[in-house]
Amino acid sequence: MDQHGIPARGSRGPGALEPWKEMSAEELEKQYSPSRWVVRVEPEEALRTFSGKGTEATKNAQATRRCQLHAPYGDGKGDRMDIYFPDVQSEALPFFLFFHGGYWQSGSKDQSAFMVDPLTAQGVAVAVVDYDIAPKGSLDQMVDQVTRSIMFIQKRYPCNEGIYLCGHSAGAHLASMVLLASWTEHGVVPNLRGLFLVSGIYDLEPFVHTSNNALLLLTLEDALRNSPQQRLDVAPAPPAGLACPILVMVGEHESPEFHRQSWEFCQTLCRGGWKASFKKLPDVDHFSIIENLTKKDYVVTQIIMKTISQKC
Ligand SMILES: N[C@@H](CC(=O)c1ccccc1NC=O)C(=O)O
Repeated sequence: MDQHGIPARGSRGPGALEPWKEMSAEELEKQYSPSRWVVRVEPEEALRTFSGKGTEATKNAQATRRCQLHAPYGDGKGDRMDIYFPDVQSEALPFFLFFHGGYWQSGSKDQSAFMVDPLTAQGVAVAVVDYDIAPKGSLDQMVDQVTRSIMFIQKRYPCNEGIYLCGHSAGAHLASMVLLASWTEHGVVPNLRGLFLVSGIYDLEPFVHTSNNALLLLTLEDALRNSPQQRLDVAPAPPAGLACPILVMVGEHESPEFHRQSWEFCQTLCRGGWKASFKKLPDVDHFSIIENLTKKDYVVTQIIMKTISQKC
């Protein structure tokens, strides 16, 4: 380990498996191509449907909900979020922040407001956050943007009834990096009450060896610095009051590597003293798991609402 608490190359938690190191380049590529594990349609169609449904949900949310679009959470051009409000006029609301996926190089808030309708209908304010994807932004910059977006909500709504983070895929990675933030250094401690990590990737080392890294150009050092799976094993225990529930979820129809990433991350969180649990969602893949958040009766929507209403 070096002086910044960053583990040396190759160090992992106890019992960690690294099956990806035995894979051919072709197999590794497949494991880290979520669309190739969708069983209901062809990969291209899965991607097309996902962005279509996200765009439609966003248009619907903007047409039906009271909202503040492109709210600047910082001075950068890309520091923007859309905030959608429930009918009740109050600042003492629970806030649900969503970080989209797209391997840190695609996606935007404009196609990611999936959960706005069911959550705002039940009294939750939803912020869909943009960050500067590659090649404009580096991963370190994206982590900083996500951290600042949370500080912005806390400062603007100090009476909030809890801040809940949800990220999908690369967005789950960004949300999980927040667990390593030193909030006291930032001068504001957010009222974090829950994290919902959906189909995420938490150890970036295998990703570096796939074609997805062509735009991001992560070095091994960048990957280790930005791998909560490796850093949380050597990080101090969560500060009292910050040990909010963390739900790590993955779809049944995702690759073994995505299952392993979620399962091992959940174990690492538990070892580190966080209140984490793991859930494999039946009948869904990397994309339908998020598409289903448009529905009030989907099990994940219900888990989110239950967590928020319990305020635990
Ligand atoms: N090229 C990828 C696309 C992808 O990984 C993705 C697409 C949309 C939202 C999230 C994604 N993955 C992780 O952030 C694939 O093969 O599925």
